[in-house]
Amino acid sequence: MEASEETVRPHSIKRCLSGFELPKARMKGFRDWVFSQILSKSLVSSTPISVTSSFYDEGNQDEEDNEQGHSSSSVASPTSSASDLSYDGQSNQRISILPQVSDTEVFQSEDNVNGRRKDNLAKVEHLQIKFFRLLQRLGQSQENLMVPKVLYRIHLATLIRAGEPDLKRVNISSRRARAIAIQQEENGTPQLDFSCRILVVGKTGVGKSATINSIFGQAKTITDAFRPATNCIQEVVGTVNGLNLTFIDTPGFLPSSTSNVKRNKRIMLSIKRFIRKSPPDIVLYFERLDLMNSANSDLPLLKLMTEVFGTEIWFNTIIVMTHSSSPIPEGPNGYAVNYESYTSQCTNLMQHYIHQAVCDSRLENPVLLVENHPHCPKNIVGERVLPNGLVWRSQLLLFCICTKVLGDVNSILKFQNSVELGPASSARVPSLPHLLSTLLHQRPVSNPSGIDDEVEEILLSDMEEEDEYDTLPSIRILTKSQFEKLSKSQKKDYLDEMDYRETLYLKKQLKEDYRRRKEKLLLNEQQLLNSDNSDDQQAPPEPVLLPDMAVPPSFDSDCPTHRYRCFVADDQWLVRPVLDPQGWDHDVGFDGINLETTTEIKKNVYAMIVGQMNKDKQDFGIQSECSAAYVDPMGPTYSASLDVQSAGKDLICTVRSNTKLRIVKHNITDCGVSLMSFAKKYYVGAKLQDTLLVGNILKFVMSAGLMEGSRQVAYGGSFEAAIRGGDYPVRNDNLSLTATVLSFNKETVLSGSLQADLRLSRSTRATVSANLSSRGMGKICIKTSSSENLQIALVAVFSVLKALSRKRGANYTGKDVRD
Ligand SMILES: Nc1nc2c(ncn2[C@@H]2O[C@H](COP(=O)(O)OP(=O)(O)OP(=O)(O)O)[C@@H](O)[C@H]2O)c(=O)[nH]1
Ligand SMILES: [Mg+2]
Repeated sequence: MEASEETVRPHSIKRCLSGFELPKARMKGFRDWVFSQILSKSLVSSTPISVTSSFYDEGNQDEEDNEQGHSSSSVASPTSSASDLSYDGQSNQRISILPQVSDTEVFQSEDNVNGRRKDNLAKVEHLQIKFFRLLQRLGQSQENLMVPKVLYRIHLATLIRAGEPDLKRVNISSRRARAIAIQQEENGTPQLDFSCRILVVGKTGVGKSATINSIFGQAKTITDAFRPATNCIQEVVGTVNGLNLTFIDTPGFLPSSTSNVKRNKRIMLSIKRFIRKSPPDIVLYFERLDLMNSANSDLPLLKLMTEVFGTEIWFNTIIVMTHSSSPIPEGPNGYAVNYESYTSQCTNLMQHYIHQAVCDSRLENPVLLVENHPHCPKNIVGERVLPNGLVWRSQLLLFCICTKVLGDVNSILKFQNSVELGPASSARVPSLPHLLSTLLHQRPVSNPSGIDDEVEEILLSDMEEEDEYDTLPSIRILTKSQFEKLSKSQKKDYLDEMDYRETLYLKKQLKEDYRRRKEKLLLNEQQLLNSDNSDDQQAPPEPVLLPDMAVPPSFDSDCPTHRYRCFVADDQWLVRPVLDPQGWDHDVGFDGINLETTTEIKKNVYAMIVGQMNKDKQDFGIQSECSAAYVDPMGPTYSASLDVQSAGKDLICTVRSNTKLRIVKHNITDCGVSLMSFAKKYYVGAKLQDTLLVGNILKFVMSAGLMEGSRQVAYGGSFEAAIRGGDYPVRNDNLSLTATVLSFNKETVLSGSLQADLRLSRSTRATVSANLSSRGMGKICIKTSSSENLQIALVAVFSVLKALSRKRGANYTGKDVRD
C-alpha cells in the first residue's frame, strides 16, 4: 500500500476515488445561501453597523449591581475625574464630561425649528455633504479605498429604503452632495458641525492614552511606561481639523488569566454603565503589534467583552495596533519576517479571535496600525509615518468618520437591528426557488467507469472507426533552430499539422483509456464470478500515487507534518485528517476527519460514501453524502442518496432518488425526487429532465420541476441548447443557450443565459458568459487567455483600466468597490 502524507484543509474535500460525482458544491451551496440571505440584509454594514440597543440596554442589571458592590475605587465615576483636569489654553480643546448630541438628534432639532419634517433622503444627503467636507479638511483623497466603499454602502442603503419616485434622486445625490460640499468649504458656511464619541478599550500599557495624545498632538492624558496610568474612566475632548472628538479613555484590562477575570469584568461593567446614557459611535480596541502571536491568546478577554457588552459591540469596533514601528519578531525558523506579511498575519489572527468570540465569521473589522513613539519618522508636515509609508493619524480620523457616517445612515434609515450576530439560528427559512434551481441542476450519479454518459456515447460511436492517428505518415519534429529557419507560411503549416496530430493523439488516448476502464470492469466481474467457484489468486490492486505534501525545508516542531503521518492501509477507504491551522488547539491543529469510499456491493450495485466531520471545543460540523446506485450497462440507472450537512446548530438532511432511462439510443430521461428537512420543516421536490443528443454536436436538455414546503410551491423549468465543436470531448469548444423560468408567489421570472467557450486560435481561448433576467438584472463576463501576443493582453488591460477610470470620474457610487 502507498503511504499518504496528505492532510486536508477544512471545507476543501478533494476527490480521489473516481466513479461518482462528489456533490460538494451543492452541499455547500445551501449553507452559502443561508448566509447570503442574512448578509444581504446588512448591505449597509458589513463592517460598521450602528450598535443596537442591547449594547447599552439595561440587561445584566442585577449582575452589574452585584458587581458594583465589590467594585474598588480604581474605577472612579466620571465626575471625580473632571476636577483633576484643566483647560489647556485653547478654547476648543479641553477635557470635560459634556453630554454629546448625535448628528441624528441635530437633524431632528433643526427640523423642529424649521417647522417641517425633512425626509430621510434629505437627511442622508446632508450627511453625505458633511462627509465630503470632512474629507476635504482631512486632505483625504477620494481615491482612498474607504471612501467609495462608504459611498457605495450609503447608496445601497438609500436605494433599499427609497420609494420608486425617489430612485432618480438617490442616483444623483452623491454627485450633488460633493458639489455642495466643495461650495460650502469654499464659503466656509454653514459651519461644519461634526462630533464623534470614541470609546478606547484594551489591555493596560498597550498605548490607549498615548494614542489619544498623539491624535490631539499634546499630552492630554497621563501615560506611564511602568505601571497602569489610567485609573478611572474619563472623557478627553478636543477638536481636530474641525471635528469635535470625545475620547472615553478607560483603565486597561489585565492579561487574561483566571485571577484577572473578576477585575476585568468589573472594569467592563463600569464602562458599560458609563456609556449607557450617551453611547459611543466608535469603539477602538487596542493591541500591541510587536507582541501579537498565537501563543499570547486574547481570546478569553474578547469573549468576556462579548459577554458583557453583547456581540453588537464588534459592529462598530476598529482594531488599533500600536508599536507598529517597533522591530517585529523573527519568524519561527529564525528568519526576519516581511513587515506586510507580519501585519496581515496579526490582522488575520485578531479577526479570527473576534470571530471565535462572537461565534460568527461574517464580521470584518478594520485594522489600523499606529505608532506613538516620539522618535517615529515624520513627513514634512510633521505627521508620523509608518514603515509602510502610511500616515496613520489621518487614516484613523478617516476610519472614525466613515464608521460614524455609516452608523448615522443606519439609524436614519432604521437598519440597526437588521443583522444578528452569533451562531446560525433556526429561524431561517430556505428559499424555495433556490432549492428548486438546485434540484433542476443536480447531476445524477454518473457511470461507474468514471466517464460521462454523453462522452461515452461519442466514444462508443467512434470506437468502430479505425484510429486516424495510426494511419498518419510519420513526421520529423523540428528543433527550435530548424523551426526558426522556416518561412512564415511554412511555420503556419507546420504548427497546423502539429495541432491536428495533437488532437488525433488525444482522441486516441481517450478511447484507449475508456477501453482500459471497460476491460477492468469486465475483469472485476469475471473475478467475482471466479471467486464464487474457486479461490483463485487475485491480481494485486493497482497502486495509487497520492500527491505529496509540501514539507518545510528544515525541521520545525510547530509544523504538524513532521510529527504526523498517515497511511492508506486499504484502497477501499480513504481516510485523511483535516488540518485547521487556526484551530483552537494550535499544537495539534487536526480537528476533523475526511473519509471517502466507493465500492461495488453486488454486480452492478455501487455504493459511495463521502464525508467530512470537524469537531472542536465549540463547533461540530458534518458534511456527508451516502449514495447507492444500480447501474444496468444496457439500460436504466437507479440511485438513492442521503445527504447530511450541518448549518449552525441545525442539520440539513436530504434524501434523493433518481432514475435515468435510456429507452431510445440518443435520448436520456432523468426523473428525480427529493425530500429535505431543515429546522423541523420539510421540503419536497420533483423533476423531470430529458437530454437529446443529435450526433456528436448538438445537445438539447429540457427540464421541469417543482418544490413544495411551508405551504408554498415554486415551479420552474429550463431549456438548454448546446453546440459542441467537432473535436469534443478532446477540445472543449462549446456554445450553449439556456432559458429558465421560475414561478413563485405569483411572480414569474424569466431568464436567459449564454455560455461560450471558444478556441480562437492555436494559442488563444475566449470564454463568454452572459445572463439577463426579466427583473432587469444581468451580467456579462468575457475572459480571454493567450500564450502569445502579449500586446493583446496589454491592449485589454489598458482598455479595462481606461473604462474604469472614466467610470470612476463620472460616478463613484455606481461601482461595486467590494471586488
Ligand atoms: N514605542 C512605542 N511606545 C508606545 C506606543 N504607544 C504607547 N507607548 C508607550 O507605552 C507606555 C504605555 O502607554 P499608555 O498610553 O499609558 O498605555 P495605556 O494603554 O493607556 O495603559 P493604561 O492606562 O494602563 O490602560 C507609555 O510609556 C507610552 O509612551 C507606541 O506606539 N510605540
Ligand atoms: Mg491609559
